Amino acid sequence: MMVESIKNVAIIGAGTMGQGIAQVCALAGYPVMLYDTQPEITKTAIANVRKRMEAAVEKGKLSANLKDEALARIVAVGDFRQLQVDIAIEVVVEKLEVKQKIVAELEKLNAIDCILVSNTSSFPITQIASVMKHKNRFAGLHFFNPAPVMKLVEIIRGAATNDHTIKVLEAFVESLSKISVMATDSPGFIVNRVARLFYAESLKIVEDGVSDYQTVDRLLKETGFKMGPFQLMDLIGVDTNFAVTTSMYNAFHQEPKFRPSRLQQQKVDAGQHGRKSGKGFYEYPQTEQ
Ligand SMILES: NC(=O)c1ccc[n+]([C@@H]2O[C@H](COP(=O)([O-])OP(=O)(O)OC[C@H]3O[C@@H](n4cnc5c(N)ncnc54)[C@H](O)[C@@H]3O)[C@@H](O)[C@H]2O)c1
Repeated sequence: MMVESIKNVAIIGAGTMGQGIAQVCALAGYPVMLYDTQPEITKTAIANVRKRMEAAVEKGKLSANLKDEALARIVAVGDFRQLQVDIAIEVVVEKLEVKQKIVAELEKLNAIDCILVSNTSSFPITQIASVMKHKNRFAGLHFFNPAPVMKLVEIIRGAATNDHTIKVLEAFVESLSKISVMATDSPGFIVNRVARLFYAESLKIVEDGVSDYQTVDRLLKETGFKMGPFQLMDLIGVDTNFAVTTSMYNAFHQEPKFRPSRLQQQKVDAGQHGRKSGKGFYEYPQTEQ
């Protein structure tokens, strides 16, 4: 059931996660405004959502009617000033100053009761909110990739977040047919803190010449993981994964276990960002992106 106080949703950033979250919200019945600084990305995002929903219809997992209704709820917005809503979800690149700028602008644009959240993977929620006037209506709402598939959502309470905001977010997550877990405001929260070591040690194994990445992926899949670490980095976005590791390394005062990998840095510099760029550790024909 939809949350009564939420009549509409704005999603800022239409990349890997923004488009998935837009799909989830639209399917739950919420009108969604989707915004990105690059309008062609918003267009591609909506086309991707359409493709995914059509595939679900073909598999008998979604009715054609529900697909059409959900797609009609997602509107591409080219003007930031139009983003006046009940809940705004920031899903842009993992850069603190970019997130803070957006949050501050959203606050100016919206009514006092608009809830603002960030899908950040690593930055402290309290730090993002430090630029806000009314910090109590800000929290972390951390979806996992792919958002339409993954059930878990971490809700992160900043030092200033109030009970009302948390309550609304819990109900909102439930209305999206997801399961929320409360996390305290610590770098990487719960899942990313654990997952960092999965990526770091796998990258180190390859850097040390112990094995190649294909073998590491194959072995870990054989032992029960759904995806190998390199396949997962390609799905997440090698650039995003690297930014999250760097942010956590700094947040934990250069804790060696979180040290970013040179191999991953090289991939980022080469523009090999994974599925979204057509090549990461593996290659992806256009249709699979
Ligand atoms: N990729 C994942 O698996 C994953 C999972 C959970 C959380 N996250 C988090 O979600 C956020 C987005 O990650 P992503 O993987 O979707 O990144 P992405 O690179 O796929 O997309 C980011 C989008 O933000 C847009 N953007 C940049 N600056 C902007 C601005 N000022 N205003 C509006 N749009 C802007 C870019 O054009 C791009 O389309 C990050 O904070 C990341 O840590 C990512």
